[in-house]
Amino acid sequence: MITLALSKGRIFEETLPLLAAAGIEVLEDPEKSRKLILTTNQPDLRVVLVRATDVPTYVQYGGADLGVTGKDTLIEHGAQGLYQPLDLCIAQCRVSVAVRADFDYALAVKQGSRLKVATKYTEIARNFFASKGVHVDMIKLYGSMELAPLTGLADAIVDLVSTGNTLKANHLVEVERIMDISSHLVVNQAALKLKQVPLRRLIDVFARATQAKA
Ligand SMILES: Nc1ncnc2c1ncn2[C@@H]1O[C@H](COP(=O)(O)OP(=O)(O)OP(=O)(O)O)[C@@H](O)[C@H]1O
Ligand SMILES: O=P(O)(O)OC[C@H]1O[C@H](OP(=O)(O)OP(=O)(O)O)[C@H](O)[C@@H]1O
Repeated sequence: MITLALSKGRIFEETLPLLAAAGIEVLEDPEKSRKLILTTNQPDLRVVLVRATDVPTYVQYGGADLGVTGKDTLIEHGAQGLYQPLDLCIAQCRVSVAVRADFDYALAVKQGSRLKVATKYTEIARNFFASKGVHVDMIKLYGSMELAPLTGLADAIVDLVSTGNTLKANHLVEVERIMDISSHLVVNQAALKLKQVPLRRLIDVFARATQAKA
């Protein structure tokens, strides 16, 4: 049995067509059922539904043989024990710095001010500001980052941006793009040795579907 870890929402939705291109179908709809283990039309493949931030942990410790996870999550988690064979080019967005429209970010950086930065992505943010030589006080949040500059909790946020609609709706402006993000296939290295044939076959399925989309 091969276990594929996916998270509900955009990763699940955007992974389905890649599997469908090889005739693989998930037989249950996570939006209609509370089940966390989903069967597929392949007797030797099942899907487990986990929190997006837990996908690397499941794969690292063998709770799943492989999974689909954002590069952002992968960087924050660290890649120990994970083989990353493919960029699936799905769930594309970027990690950016955003501030209130009335906050002069360029001046604060130029003056060497200490910045209060709220983010879920502390690893990415720490590395980015260190590379710029900007001193920061990091405030770890788990969601609704946009609220932090609006309430005075932080000067800036580091968050994912796609259309920019969330920033706009909250009167924030993007002042730096840190990196582009997409979702990657991650595979447990031990599983790859023990279940080489079926796992390589599945990696090929993803590779072909990704190439076909490009
Ligand atoms: N607006 C977006 N557009 C495109 N891709 C996105 C967007 N937001 C997030 N992503 C990508 O999709 C991945 C999963 O995001 P999702 O919103 O499903 O989970 P999450 O809420 O970030 O995670 P968790 O529930 O574990 O806190 C992110 O890690 C990122 O790579
Ligand atoms: O630039 P946009 O297209 O507006 O997308 C950016 C938003 O998308 C993500 O949130 P998501 O929609 O995943 O909500 P969640 O973090 O609450 O899951 C991210 O945290 C931003 O808030």
